[in-house]
Amino acid sequence: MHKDVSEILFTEEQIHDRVAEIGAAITEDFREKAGDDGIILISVLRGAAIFMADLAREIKIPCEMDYMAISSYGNGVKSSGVVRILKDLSSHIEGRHVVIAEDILDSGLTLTYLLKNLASRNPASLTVATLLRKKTKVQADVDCAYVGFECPDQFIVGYGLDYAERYRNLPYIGVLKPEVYE
Ligand SMILES: O=P(O)(O)OC[C@H]1O[C@H](OP(=O)(O)OP(=O)(O)O)[C@H](O)[C@@H]1O
Ligand SMILES: Nc1nc2[nH]cnc2c(=O)[nH]1
Ligand SMILES: [Mg+2]
Repeated sequence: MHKDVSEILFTEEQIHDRVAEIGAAITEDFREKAGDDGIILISVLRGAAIFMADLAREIKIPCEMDYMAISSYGNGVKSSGVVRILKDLSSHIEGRHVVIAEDILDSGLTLTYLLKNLASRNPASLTVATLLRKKTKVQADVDCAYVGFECPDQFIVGYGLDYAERYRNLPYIGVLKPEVYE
């Protein structure tokens, strides 16, 4: 285990198995609805890149991939409260079935912003798959069709999740020791 991590919440194997289940559920739920066009999987960079890469390989219907970069945390452990688009989609999503792959729902600010932004482009449907959902005191009400794991209200890292751009490459998800950021 990395010296800056106090506890592993989800192991590489647990993550793999859960991502496979979510991929199978998306496959079944969209097989008929999306038909030959399939779905567009949208990853919220940078945190969700690893989740999306693994999830896409568990989806067995036609699946395009596109990326949007959004940031609100900067280099800290608290949301700045201001969500910024750093990179927009390359594809048009009007009339398409869109599945957003997000790594974590914390305050909900990022997904609330993203859902509003993407809904204005008139997709056929807009669905959220989040690997992690944190139970916080203040959380925007975001409807997530697929949730990998519920997690505690601690700052977590690994499997795409960073602190100051580090730890994204850890294969597991764990709690960052508070002394690292205090
Ligand atoms: O529900 P919220 O409180 O809005 O937090 C969730 C968001 O925060 C993180 O992104 P971050 O802004 O750190 O950018 P990153 O993905 O580049 O790390 C994470 O990847 C989610 O997108
Ligand atoms: N790395 C990381 N990013 C986040 N963004 C929102 N919550 C978190 C968290 O707990 N860890
Ligand atoms: Mg971050």
